[in-house]
Amino acid sequence: MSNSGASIEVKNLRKSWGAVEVLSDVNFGIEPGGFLTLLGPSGCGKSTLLRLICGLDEVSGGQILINGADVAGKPAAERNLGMVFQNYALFPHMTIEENISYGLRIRKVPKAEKKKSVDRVAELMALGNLLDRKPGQLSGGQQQRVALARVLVSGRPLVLMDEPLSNLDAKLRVEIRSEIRSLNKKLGITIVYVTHDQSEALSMSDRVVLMNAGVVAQVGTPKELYEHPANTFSATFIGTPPTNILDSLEVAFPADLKIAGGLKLSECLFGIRPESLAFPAEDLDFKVRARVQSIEYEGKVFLIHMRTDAGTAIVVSYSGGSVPDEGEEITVGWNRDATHVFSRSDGKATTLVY
Ligand SMILES: Nc1ncnc2c1ncn2[C@@H]1O[C@H](COP(=O)(O)OP(=O)(O)OP(=O)(O)O)[C@@H](O)[C@H]1O
Repeated sequence: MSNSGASIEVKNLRKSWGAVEVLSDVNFGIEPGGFLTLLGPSGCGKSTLLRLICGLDEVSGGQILINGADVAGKPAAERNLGMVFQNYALFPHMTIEENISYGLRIRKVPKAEKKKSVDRVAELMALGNLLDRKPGQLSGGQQQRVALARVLVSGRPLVLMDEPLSNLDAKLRVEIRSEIRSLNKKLGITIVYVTHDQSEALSMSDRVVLMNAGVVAQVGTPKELYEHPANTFSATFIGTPPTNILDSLEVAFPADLKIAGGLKLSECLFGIRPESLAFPAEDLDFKVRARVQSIEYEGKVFLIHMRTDAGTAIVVSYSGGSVPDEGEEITVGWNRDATHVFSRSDGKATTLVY
């Protein structure tokens, strides 16, 4: 099994299908052994990007550097990487042990070494007592574990995964994602992982590439994406419930407020996480009037869905004692340090000047 991952760097990558450009000027990179996630809504180009990296489709422009060497023109077989797809295809007539060791057998790895590798990964993935069974005798989650074990044992320094957990139930998804993460760290393999599930991306990744309509919206650590969204797309895609976006024109804000970069206050939007909104709002810097539409009980908090006088929908994550009534109008507020500021014209983040 590999103990050293490959670095990967994607530079100015483009992909068109006929006249339609589905990826435009994509740039990102990850160090050896890192876990990088391609995250974004359906159709944003994640799978296309993964297929370009593994060599299933040809790039229209740009570079894909694996350990510093451009592989963009090379066939898939020469890229030395492994892939796991959503629909894991195990060989039904082979035992689990034979399935896992398939790649090693093809590469004629000596028997003793093969057994050592299979035993190690089987132990790591809790498959040790299933090695003699056939795939048909395993649950879906166990089968997916075998598919992951097969690619992880293959010794490839780079493994690409396209929504590998999407066929599993919620509990298994959470279990297996922590197994993948710990294998990534234990084996040192570099992983590029595709998902549209932000909680999966935030919990597993060293770096996240957030995509929107074929363009990279933001690249950063999960914390950077959450705490410093680069634009309104990032602010509203990351976080559950998403960041509230309010137009500055409908908000009461401190008279001394200034925006960096010459943007006028009348030209900006404010982004506030639901957990940063509060009431009563007397002592808070920013305020907006809103009417309660509905209230959801979430266990630790209430999600209070409201609509401002100007008609904007907002959500307050509320953990206080007495909950307002549906239909009641109240003033909610927040403080300066919880305020994200974006330009109304292009959605890009800017900062408040204190
Ligand atoms: N072979 C193709 N020919 C033409 N257009 C394609 C082809 N493959 C993908 N596309 C288009 O490229 C865009 C990106 O598709 P892609 O499958 O990469 O998105 P995705 O982010 O992986 O979506 P999902 O999460 O739904 O799988 C889509 O608009 C899709 O219709």
